[in-house]
Amino acid sequence: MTQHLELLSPAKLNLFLHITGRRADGYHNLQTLFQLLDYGDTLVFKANHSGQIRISGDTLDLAPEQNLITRAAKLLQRDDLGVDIEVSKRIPTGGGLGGGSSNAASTLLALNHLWHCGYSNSALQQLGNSLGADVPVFVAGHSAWAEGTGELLQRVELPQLWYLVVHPGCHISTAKIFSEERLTRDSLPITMAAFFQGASRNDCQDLVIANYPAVAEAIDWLTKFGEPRLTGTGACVFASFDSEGEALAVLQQLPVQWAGFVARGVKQSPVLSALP
Ligand SMILES: C[C@](O)(CO)[C@H](O)COP(=O)(O)OP(=O)(O)OC[C@H]1O[C@@H](n2ccc(N)nc2=O)[C@H](O)[C@@H]1O
Ligand SMILES: Nc1ncnc2c1ncn2[C@@H]1O[C@H](COP(=O)(O)OP(=O)(O)OP(=O)(O)O)[C@@H](O)[C@H]1O
Repeated sequence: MTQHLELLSPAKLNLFLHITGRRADGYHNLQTLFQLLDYGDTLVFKANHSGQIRISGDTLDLAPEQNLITRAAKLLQRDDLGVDIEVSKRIPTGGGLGGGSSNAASTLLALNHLWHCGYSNSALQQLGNSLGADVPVFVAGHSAWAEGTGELLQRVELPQLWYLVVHPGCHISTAKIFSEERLTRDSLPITMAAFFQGASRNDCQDLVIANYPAVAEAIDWLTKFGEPRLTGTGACVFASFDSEGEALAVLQQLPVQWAGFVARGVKQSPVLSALP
C-alpha cells in the first residue's frame, strides 16, 4: 500500500465570470470558465494509523479546524486512520486563485487513495461542494465551463496559453464582494460559442476596481501588454500570452510593489496526473 504522496495542488483562473442571479440561500448562480494552472502549493501526505490529522509547514496561522485541508480530511476519516500533511504554500490567499479550495480537493483525492475509501470522482465532488464552491472543479481535475454555484461542470478543451498573474498586494474577501449591493447579479446567460467569440467579462471587476486602488493600478499597467482581467473576486489579475517568453518578458518589468508569476494553462490537474 502506498503510504506517501507528494502533490502539486494547482491554482485556477476564472477566464470570465458572469453572475446570473442570487438564490434564496444567498449564494449566487454564475457562469464561469475555470482554467487550471501548472502552478500551485505542494502538499505531502503520509498516511498512518494514529487516528490524528496533523498539519505542518505553512499553516497560514489558521487553527487546524479552520484549515480546509483538515476539514476535507475529516470528511473521509474513519476508525484509526491518520495522516501527517506538510504544506508549502505558493498560492496567495484571498487572491481569486482558489488556493484553499484546491488544497481541500487535493486532500480528498489523496486520502481517498491512501485510505482506500473507494469514493468515485463524482462522489468526491459532491463531498467537496460542502466545503466551497470552487472545490468540485479541482476534484474533477480538468478545465471546465461551470454553472450553478460552480458545481455543474462541463469539460472544455482550451488552448494551453501562458498566463502572467499579478497579485497587487491586497486581500479580498469573496463573501464581502458577493454581499455588495452594487454587484451586477442579473447578467443574461451566454453560450459557450458566444464566449469564444469574445462576449465576456468578470462581473466583479468594476466593483473591485472602484474599491481596491491597487487592483485598478495593476489592471492599468497590464493593459500596456495585453487584455487583463480579474480572476474570481480578485485580488489577482491576469493576461494571456502565446509563449512563455512573452509572459516572462512582461514579468521582468513588473513594478516592485507587486508579486507575480508566469504559469501555463493545463488540460489536466497535476493532482490527477500524479494519482494511479
Ligand atoms: C468567485 C469564485 O471564486 C469563482 O470561481 C467562487 O465562486 C468562490 O468560491 P469559494 O471561494 O470556494 O467560495 P465559498 O467559500 O463557497 O463561498 C464564500 C462566500 O462567497 C459567496 N458566494 C460564493 C460562491 C457563489 N457562487 N455565490 C456566493 O454568494 C457566499 O457569500 C459565501 O459565503
Ligand atoms: N489550506 C488553505 N489554503 C488557503 N486558504 C485557506 C486554507 N484553509 C482555509 N483557508 C481560508 O480560506 C479563505 C479563502 O482562501 P482561498 O485562497 O481559497 O481564496 P481565494 O484565493 O479568494 O479563492 P476563491 O477564488 O476560491 O475565492 C482564506 O481566507 C483562508 O483563510
